[in-house]
Amino acid sequence: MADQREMKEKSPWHRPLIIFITVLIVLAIIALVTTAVVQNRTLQKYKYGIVLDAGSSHTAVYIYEWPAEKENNTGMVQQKHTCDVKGKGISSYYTSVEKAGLSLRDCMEEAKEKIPTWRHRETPVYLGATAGMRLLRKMNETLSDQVLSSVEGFLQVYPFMYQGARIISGQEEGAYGWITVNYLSDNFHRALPTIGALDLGGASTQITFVSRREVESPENSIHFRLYGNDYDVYTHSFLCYGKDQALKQALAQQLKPGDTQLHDPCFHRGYNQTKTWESVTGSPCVSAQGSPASPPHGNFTHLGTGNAALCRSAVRRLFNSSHCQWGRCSFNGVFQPPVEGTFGAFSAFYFVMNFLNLTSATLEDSKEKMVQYCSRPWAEVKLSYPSIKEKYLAEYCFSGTYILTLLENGYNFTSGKWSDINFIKKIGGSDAGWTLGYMLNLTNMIPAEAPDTPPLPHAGYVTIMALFSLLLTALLLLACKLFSRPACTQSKQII
Ligand SMILES: Nc1ccn([C@@H]2O[C@H](COP(=O)(O)OP(=O)(O)OP(=O)(O)O)[C@@H](O)[C@H]2O)c(=O)n1
Ligand SMILES: [Ca+2]
Repeated sequence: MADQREMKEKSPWHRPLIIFITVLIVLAIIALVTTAVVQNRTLQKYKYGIVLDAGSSHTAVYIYEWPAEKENNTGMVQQKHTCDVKGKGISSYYTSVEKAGLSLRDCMEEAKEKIPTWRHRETPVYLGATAGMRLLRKMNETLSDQVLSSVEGFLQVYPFMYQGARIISGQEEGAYGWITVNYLSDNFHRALPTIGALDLGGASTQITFVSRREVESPENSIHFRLYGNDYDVYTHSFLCYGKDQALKQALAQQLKPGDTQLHDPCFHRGYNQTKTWESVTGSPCVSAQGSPASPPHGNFTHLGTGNAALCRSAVRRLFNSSHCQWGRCSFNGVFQPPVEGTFGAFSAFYFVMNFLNLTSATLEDSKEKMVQYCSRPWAEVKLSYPSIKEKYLAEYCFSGTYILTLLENGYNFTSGKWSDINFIKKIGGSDAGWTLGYMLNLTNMIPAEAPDTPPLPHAGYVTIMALFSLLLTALLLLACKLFSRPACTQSKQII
């Protein structure tokens, strides 16, 4: 009995202090492990999504990534990679439709390499076609269906989760572009004022912004509820007012039946190219506007005269302001409230204004610079920019004039509002365009109501981890000191 009592007294487990320290150590370990597990449950595990932007002039493949299980946290989706498909847009393959699908091969192979193999099966792939396919559908719906079947058949062979190939509407194109720029700017989540979106493609152009005024025409009005906030958005897409189709319209307007030469103020002096009538009048944007009666075939010589003022008058004629059934219109009888807030202007708005060095210029300076630029002889321009594709280079006088006219006379951006337009390509590493908004919408990644916040802000997480680590170290040191006392050692030896 006496021996047992002695052993009890000498056993460290019967000292309250030691029991207390042990309990604390166990609790600290549990706290550390739990915090780390909760916070880092899925850290560094990414999910992926692929969107193909089948535009009128070309197709681009976008790969997006986001941390798995953080899908509803704002700002999480980022562009991981883009690939430009070689050649023209899918609508140009209407004469040999099987090539439309095959044209996507290189970029889809690249997507297979960029996305970890184990994620392939759950990676959604969407293809959205825009104005080029809208025009082809207008001309011949069977052909546009065949082109879509061709790309569909091709994409289905890949190990990804195919989600469909379709022609998106102009309204969707505008709305998703607006969602993209505001998502990337974090405006939804922080309930900040939104920015408008201006997209200029080859065949259509979109304007989308939040207006405090009533949107009188239902087809231009969209309502969104995002992260617990309501947005009434105005949007319009002008088919045939992308810069390539606008150029065709401008050429058709200047060409008279039977002409074999066209003296064009929107091209540089010395520019001389033989073009087919068909290349102009074959477009539904031109035939619809009443093309010259004769001859639909044969050639004409396109000669530049390089005169910005005359070019501007020719371009202005593309915008019809003679009728408006609403309170106010942009052009061609389309309702538009006055532009409001700041805007992001991307795709060809950016390519052209960036080339012309006009991204931060005033409207007046921009007009003045266009006068100088258009008057430069073609031979000199070619020498100055040897690395730029000649097709692009030849068109910048027209394109710059077209952009200034569209923004000023079409949408009514006055001199005072000009600085509200930001010509942008990317926001935080991701391209501005409709594709991200399209994917966010189809994967339900922007919830109507604000999602729960993470268990801890990052700073809180780091502080708690550091404090518990310090406590644990101190306790271990203390325990070590207590256990290694001679009394402890002796009692252990007795046991
Ligand atoms: N570095 C570049 C790239 C493109 N472009 C031109 O910019 C225009 C629009 O390009 P993009 O936005 O890619 O149009 P798409 O998406 O193909 O057309 P849409 O949206 O109308 O279907 C085209 O005329 C293209 O030739 C340009 O001038 N400079
Ligand atoms: Ca486009």
